[in-house]
Amino acid sequence: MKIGLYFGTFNPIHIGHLIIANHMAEHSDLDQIWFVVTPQSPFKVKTSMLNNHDRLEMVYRATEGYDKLRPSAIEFGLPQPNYTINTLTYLQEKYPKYEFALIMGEDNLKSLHKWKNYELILENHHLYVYPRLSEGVVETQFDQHPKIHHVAAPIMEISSTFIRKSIKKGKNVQPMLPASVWNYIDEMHFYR
Ligand SMILES: Nc1ncnc2c1ncn2[C@@H]1O[C@H](COP(=O)(O)OP(=O)(O)OP(=O)(O)O)[C@@H](O)[C@H]1O
Ligand SMILES: O=C(O)c1ccc[n+]([C@@H]2O[C@H](COP(=O)([O-])O)[C@@H](O)[C@H]2O)c1
Repeated sequence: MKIGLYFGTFNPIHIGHLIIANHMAEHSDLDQIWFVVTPQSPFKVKTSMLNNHDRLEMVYRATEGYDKLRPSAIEFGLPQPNYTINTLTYLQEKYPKYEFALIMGEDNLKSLHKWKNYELILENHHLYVYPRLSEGVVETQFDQHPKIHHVAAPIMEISSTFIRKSIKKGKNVQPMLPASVWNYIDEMHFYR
């Protein structure tokens, strides 16, 4: 079984994430997509970060009803900040029969050379990259790389930051979120 790992803080998960994951599940050879909720991304400062449980709950609600999409709390028990290589090593030991691939936007590919042990990641795992508008360039070492696959998923320019800021200003953000996620945010008074 081929699992595509979609790492993120998901603070909150939004329809951009879901559309990408569903596209990968339906239009690539990946059998399942796991949304790995990251407690602490190595490059990200914690600003208005909800706790792990609440971010996972939103991913759980967003993926309910999608057979191929699953929430994953695997990084909750691993050391922080969460380096992807450590999580991959842990997962591969826990599920030796599964093949784990990474899903990432082109924005993340542009900084992949700064990730811990990125060469080792590429040695052992395939990367499925979807287009995303962003500054910077992809390093030439990643051009035509046999492990890097570009998938023509739709470009969805929505960000969790924009959603959080909009909620704070009292704007309506409902079209950008699955209804069950919006209901949770509203009930819990998050991001206000
Ligand atoms: N609209 C989008 N379309 C495609 N990929 C996205 C979109 N938003 C985020 N991503 C990607 O999804 C992964 C997880 O997203 P994450 O929650 O960490 O980021 P984000 O939505 O950009 O959040 P924030 O605005 O809080 O930085 C990251 O690799 C990010 O690049
Ligand atoms: O392993 C690393 O060195 C590394 C460095 C930066 C980011 N990552 C992973 O990439 C994911 C997306 O990163 P970010 O900062 O765009 O949210 C994040 O959740 C981490 O799992 C991993």
